[in-house]
Amino acid sequence: MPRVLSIAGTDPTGGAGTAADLKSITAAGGYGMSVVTGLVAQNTHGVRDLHVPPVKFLAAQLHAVSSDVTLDAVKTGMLGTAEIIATVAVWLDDVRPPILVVDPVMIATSGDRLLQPEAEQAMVTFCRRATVVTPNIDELAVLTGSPRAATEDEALDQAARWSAEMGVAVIVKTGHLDTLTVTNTWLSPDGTRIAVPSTRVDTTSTHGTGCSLSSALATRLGCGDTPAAALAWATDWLHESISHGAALRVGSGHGPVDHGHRARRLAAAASSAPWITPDAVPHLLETPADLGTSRAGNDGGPAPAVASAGPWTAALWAAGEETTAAIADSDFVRALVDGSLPKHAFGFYLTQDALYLNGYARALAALAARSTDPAAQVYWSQAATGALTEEAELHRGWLGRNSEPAPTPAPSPVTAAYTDFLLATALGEDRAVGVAAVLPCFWLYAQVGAALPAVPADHPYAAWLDTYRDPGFVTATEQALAQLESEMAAASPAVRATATRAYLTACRHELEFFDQALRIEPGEASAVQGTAIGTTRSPGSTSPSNTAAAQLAGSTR
Ligand SMILES: Nc1ncnc2c1ncn2[C@@H]1O[C@H](COP(=O)(O)OP(=O)(O)O)[C@@H](O)[C@H]1O
Ligand SMILES: Cc1ncc(COP(=O)(O)OP(=O)(O)O)c(N)n1
Repeated sequence: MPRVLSIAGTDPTGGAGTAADLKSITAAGGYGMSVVTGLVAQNTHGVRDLHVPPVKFLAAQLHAVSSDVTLDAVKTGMLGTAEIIATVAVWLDDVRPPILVVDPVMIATSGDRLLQPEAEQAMVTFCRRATVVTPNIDELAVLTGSPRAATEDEALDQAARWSAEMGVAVIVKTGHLDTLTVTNTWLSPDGTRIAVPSTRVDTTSTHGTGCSLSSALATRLGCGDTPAAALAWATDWLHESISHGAALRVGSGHGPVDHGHRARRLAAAASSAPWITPDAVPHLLETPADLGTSRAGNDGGPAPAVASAGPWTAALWAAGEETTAAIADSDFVRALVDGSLPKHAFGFYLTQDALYLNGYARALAALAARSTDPAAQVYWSQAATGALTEEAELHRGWLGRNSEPAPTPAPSPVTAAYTDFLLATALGEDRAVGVAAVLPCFWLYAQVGAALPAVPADHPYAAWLDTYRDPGFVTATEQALAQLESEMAAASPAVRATATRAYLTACRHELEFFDQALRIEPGEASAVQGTAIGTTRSPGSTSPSNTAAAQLAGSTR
């Protein structure tokens, strides 16, 4: 765990300055410390007052830390005056931390000055010590002595010239430009560029984004990440934090980002609480109404895009509506739709999808073997073949894109738990229970597909999203629903209850399956995947999307 020091000003509302830095360092996996340069009376509307303690006291704070603690990374934020810059510079030249990220804070989004104009030149010289400097568009103009860049290309040109002249890496951030994509580009003095694009979040919760990005970056670099990995991590994490900032309801101006969102999401995913409580389903189900009365019922939940096949499947839909809604509202689906899903997460999802399809095909084949009705035998056999065809297409695409043979990917715990559950249920339980277990893959996937908006052709996952809309998949889902409806009608009350539990369990596995892609680090993902290619997890359709593969291959991430 890197020991990371922030040297910055305060924000009593916790959105910017040292408070944001400490939250960001913690979120990025570091031990955070802070030395205060100035006390700022500010809130989400702007700065009201600024108190700068004597620099002697600043030096005392700096030496108190460095005489006791080894520093793996330092980030500087608001320095305020030339005297403060000089004091920090002398200390840095003595301590020489291995990583120094300089956020050359000059003017807050509110328009308030956080660096005296006469200190701007001192800030330029100070930047020479940095591993990397993270100016916003306005700060870049001041540092480079240029007019404010109107486009990303102009900003990149300014930064490239300055970086080469100063011998210092710089990140060009396009948050302040009027662009749909916000890109953070790391430029090294030798001209190397690493661009990390993300979609722009339509929000006013952007207070302290620069502080947060630079602190997270310092921490990841302090962890030993490469510049590319550190910048990708910080950008993705910040995107999630910005997306959920408004829900914090902090202040009525430019609110803070939710630094802790990712940590809470991962903690929730790690909970070992049972998915289905003992009282969720009665032990005996005589009629569909028995299920409806024990659950909230379908009052206000999402309607099924593919209609239920009768009262039993309607009751099951109602019982599972909470999970169905959670999938539609999941960060994964949102990110897939708005295009912000990181490429490593998408690639990991596809790899796990292929592994899943193989297990799913075996469960479908088991149902075919256990069916006695010829129509059911044909249906389950064809569904199994469809799933295997999809898997084969996925591997063909993969091998076609790589000269080296792809490594055999390993199933994630989530994928293994889902496929093991499906196989055990399809082979070991009553047939109706097996049919209930395989249904959510059809039904919930069709649900996601029906809710997808039209996306522009240059959307990174446009072709992939098209695969969700396959009409053949809707037909396959209707048939699976008809199978389950008749199985439930013919089953005993006890088997119906077990089938209901299996259906609800599979719904939850679906949610986990989607969500798992946002729980993987880029390095972990690349260990189990090659070049990401497109396919679909729809067992009845046969349209793997190599266009999606081409689009992905062309994207910068
Ligand atoms: N509306 C937004 N949507 C997505 N990301 C954003 C948005 N605003 C800011 N960011 C992220 O925060 C980073 C810093 O924000 P920016 O506004 O450019 O700098 P500063 O906060 O220093 O003025 C950006 O590089 C980007 O990663
Ligand atoms: C104490 C303090 N430091 C820095 C800022 C400016 O924060 P920044 O991350 O650059 O983002 P905006 O809040 O300007 O969007 C600050 N306000 N206070």
